[in-house]
Amino acid sequence: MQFEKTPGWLDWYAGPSKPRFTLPAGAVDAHCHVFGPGAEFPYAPERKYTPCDASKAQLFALRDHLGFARNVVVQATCHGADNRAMVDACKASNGKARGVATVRRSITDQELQDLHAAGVRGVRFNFVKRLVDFTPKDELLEIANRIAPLGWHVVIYFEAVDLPELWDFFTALPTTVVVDHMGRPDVSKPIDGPEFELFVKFMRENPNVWSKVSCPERLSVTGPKALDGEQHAYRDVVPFARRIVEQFPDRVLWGTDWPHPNLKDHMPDDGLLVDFIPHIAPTAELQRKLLVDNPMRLYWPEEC
Ligand SMILES: O=C(O)c1cc(C(=O)O)oc(=O)c1
Repeated sequence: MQFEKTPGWLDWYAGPSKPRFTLPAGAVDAHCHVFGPGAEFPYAPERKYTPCDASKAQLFALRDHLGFARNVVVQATCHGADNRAMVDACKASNGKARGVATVRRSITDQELQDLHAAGVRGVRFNFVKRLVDFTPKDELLEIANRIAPLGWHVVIYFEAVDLPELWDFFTALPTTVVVDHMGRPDVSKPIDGPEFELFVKFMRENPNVWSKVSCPERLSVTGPKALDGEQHAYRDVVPFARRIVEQFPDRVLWGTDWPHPNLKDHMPDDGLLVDFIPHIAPTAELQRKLLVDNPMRLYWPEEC
């Protein structure tokens, strides 16, 4: 099938630089996606955007170029609940990729078992309205209760303004809960203002809640962008991410978010995104927890 990209779509950055920051041995890119290719794995009819293709081979080449050892491939909303592209990437990775799926309540126990065998260790619930249609909370809770016995976790994606309304649902989830991109704080607001304090409280009061301190390129308002060799990109995001890393060092993950769906303004150089890491995790110990120990505990517990 032939697909036409959403008008204005920004393609992922070809020829990223080599990071100056040397990743610790065994580092995991704990949030990235594959898109199609559409001819092999068609995009879902209910999708809100049509991306450029981003194949597993291209993802694995980026992994090796940047110096990561492993990937966590998160189901992208443009594939809906058709997990074939993500599963194919996990299966082709020689054990170097695990996955996070999107499932509906109609999924059978056998299908869940098959996903587990392929390397899936979590499901994603998305509350960002521009990306997905609403799914009733009772359906999500039913799914969470079914995946909990598999040892899986729930990944949640939402925007900071929606946390108050979602709080009771999130705190009722029976598994580890991993927040995508720090719950998308508005970094033009104060770091000690009510909105980000609520997110910190969410993590402080719920020891099962983890956060990805990823996507500065989405959250930044004032930059500078990770382009043209910039070694101190997205400075306005740094205090927010660093606070989460320092306060909850055992419950944070980092990922490139490659191939960066829906960016409107610029496409970052992924090598320079890796150079963002030491700004938010300034010590070797924090870096090891963020990039190795924590993702390994969540996605490859049998090796820990
Ligand atoms: O902010 C986004 O547009 C976005 C979209 C998706 C997806 O479509 O799955 O995933 C992300 O991590 C971020």
